[in-house]
Amino acid sequence: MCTAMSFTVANHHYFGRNLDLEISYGQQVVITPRNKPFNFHEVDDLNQHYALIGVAAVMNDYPLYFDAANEHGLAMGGLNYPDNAFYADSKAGYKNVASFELIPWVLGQCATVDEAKKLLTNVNVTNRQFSPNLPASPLHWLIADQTSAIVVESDRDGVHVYDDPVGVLTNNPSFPKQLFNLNNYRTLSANTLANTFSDQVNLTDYSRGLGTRNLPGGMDAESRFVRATFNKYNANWPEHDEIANITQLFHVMHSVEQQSGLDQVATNPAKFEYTIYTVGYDLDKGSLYYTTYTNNQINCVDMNKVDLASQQLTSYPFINQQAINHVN
Ligand SMILES: C[C@H](CCC(=O)NCCS(=O)(=O)O)[C@H]1CC[C@H]2[C@@H]3CC[C@@H]4C[C@H](O)CC[C@]4(C)[C@H]3C[C@H](O)[C@]12C
Repeated sequence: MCTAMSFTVANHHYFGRNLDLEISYGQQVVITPRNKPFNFHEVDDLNQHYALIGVAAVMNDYPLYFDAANEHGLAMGGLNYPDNAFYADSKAGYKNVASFELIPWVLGQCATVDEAKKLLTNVNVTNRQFSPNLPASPLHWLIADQTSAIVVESDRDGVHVYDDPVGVLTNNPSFPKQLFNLNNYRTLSANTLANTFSDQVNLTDYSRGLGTRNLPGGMDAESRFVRATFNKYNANWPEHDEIANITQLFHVMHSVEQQSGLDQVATNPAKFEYTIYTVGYDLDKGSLYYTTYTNNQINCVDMNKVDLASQQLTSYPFINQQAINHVN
């Protein structure tokens, strides 16, 4: 499972993502500069494109991005969408893009969500495998810029591009159901509420936080969708203090983190899914902040510190070592 969301705080724009999994694909923070060609199987290659920063597994010098942002502040993340994702064979008259090509194809050439929407018309997400031992993963995608967000789902009945008014995505069920499910929580509140139960029953406000009493706490995707959305909209944002904003972003992302041991993997009962990494992209500056499960320290990689006109990928292994500040 995974959670992704976009944040707008005054004039600052961020995109957060948790990767919840039980294994590693050897992912790193990877910067793709503008002149490193993206070769696609069926749509036109991008020999020059916008520069990307994100988390990717690099295979044969090809960055298989899990999530990324480009130099214009468009961000995109692929999240698990098992049983529902359906990728078709190539179809004549469509833009045939393999699922693993979608992130570089969109972020390489779109600066905004509106441009992405246009590019995605008539797209067919194909079932092509990257390599014989890397079958296509069942994913859906959140795409966000500084002002709006969309979700892309490729179902049995075709590709859907939905407006995402809350800028949040988790996993199953499909996005329209997740969004509708928020209605069930419309009485949640961060405030101290009056007794609406009955004026004939004396109920006391014995604890702070009773308005959030029914906020779902589960690891499951529906619970995380509600919790992430509620926390995103109710968190206090310092607005003009960037470090404080990044810190708050990590608090919200970690409120839907999976602690190791709480989410057993059905196909491998000895394994538990957990939040391997959390990333927060600053969409205005092109920097990527991250924590890992074993390292709570916030680390930052800035895309503008490498030569974005070059042709070579730059990769930074995750720093997984916990850094304890010993004060005596
Ligand atoms: C599994 C992850 C989602 C996290 C999640 O939700 N985990 C729940 C597991 S569970 O459902 O609960 O058991 C997703 C998110 C992004 C994916 C990579 C995207 C690039 C590339 C695409 C290729 O085509 C196949 C290999 C490839 C490296 C992908 C591997 C894997 O699929 C990644 C890591």
